[in-house]
Amino acid sequence: MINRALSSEAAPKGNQPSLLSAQGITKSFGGIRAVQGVNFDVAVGEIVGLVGPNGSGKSTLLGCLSRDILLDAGRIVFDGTDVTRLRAMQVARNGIGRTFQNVRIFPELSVWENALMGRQWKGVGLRDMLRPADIATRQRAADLIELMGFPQLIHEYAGNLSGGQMRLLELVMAMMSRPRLVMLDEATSGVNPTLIESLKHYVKVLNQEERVAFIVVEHNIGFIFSIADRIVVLNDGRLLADGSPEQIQHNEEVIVAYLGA
Ligand SMILES: Nc1ncnc2c1ncn2[C@@H]1O[C@H](COP(=O)(O)OP(=O)(O)OP(=O)(O)O)[C@@H](O)[C@H]1O
Repeated sequence: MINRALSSEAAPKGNQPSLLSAQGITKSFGGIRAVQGVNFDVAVGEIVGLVGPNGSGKSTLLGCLSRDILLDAGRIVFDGTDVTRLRAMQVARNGIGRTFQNVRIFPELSVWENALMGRQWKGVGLRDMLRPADIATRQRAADLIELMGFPQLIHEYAGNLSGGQMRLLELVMAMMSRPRLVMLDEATSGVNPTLIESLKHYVKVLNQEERVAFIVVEHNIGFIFSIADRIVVLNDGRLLADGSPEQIQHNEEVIVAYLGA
């Protein structure tokens, strides 16, 4: 059972061991240098915001880290294992989950069936996916659906959910394999303010209860500043700044390139 309440005593995050370490990540599409030599780290249990102007390379960097995009150069170590050459499914099995800018759920399946589809990230093959899930898996799905606040929609077709509920369901699916790191790509896009608050709460609960680290790619700066322990700013495919929300807020280069006047 996942405790929905936030503890007033969050675990300290300073000096946590490294969970993800990416060095020199580089990716071009034809002549477009989307990401150029970016170094990027996430500590155990850390929430890192990844921001920058449109086209600055955020989604490409995320895709490189989750191995959905083949990188041109660079090295990625996750939890002590070099995952640079692994395929996306293998990386997921190692403990990285993600959601996508364009939600990837199965609209013709129910909320419950979608949650169980999250097992795919644990490397469960198609044949096993068609078999009934074991008790522990069913309990995990029920707990996550309960946590995200829509147990009453458990038998609803996922295609009938609101945009915000779909994004929460995608998070349920990503959490099914008990990842140590989850990447959220534009998770607040098209989501109403109430559900954005819910999303923020659930991310914090999962972070606190299961020590899940998050990389949060966002244009919603208010969301990032209210949730991130650290913020990384990209500009034109390069790392512009990396620091605490306080440092980023007052960084002149970031203000000029991204936060604006
Ligand atoms: N599959 C692709 N083929 C060609 N160019 C691409 C591809 N994906 C991204 N790009 C280009 O790479 C650059 C970085 O794009 P990316 O989507 O990573 O930026 P972003 O910061 O996530 O942007 P946004 O905030 O608008 O989502 C852009 O110039 C984009 O047009």
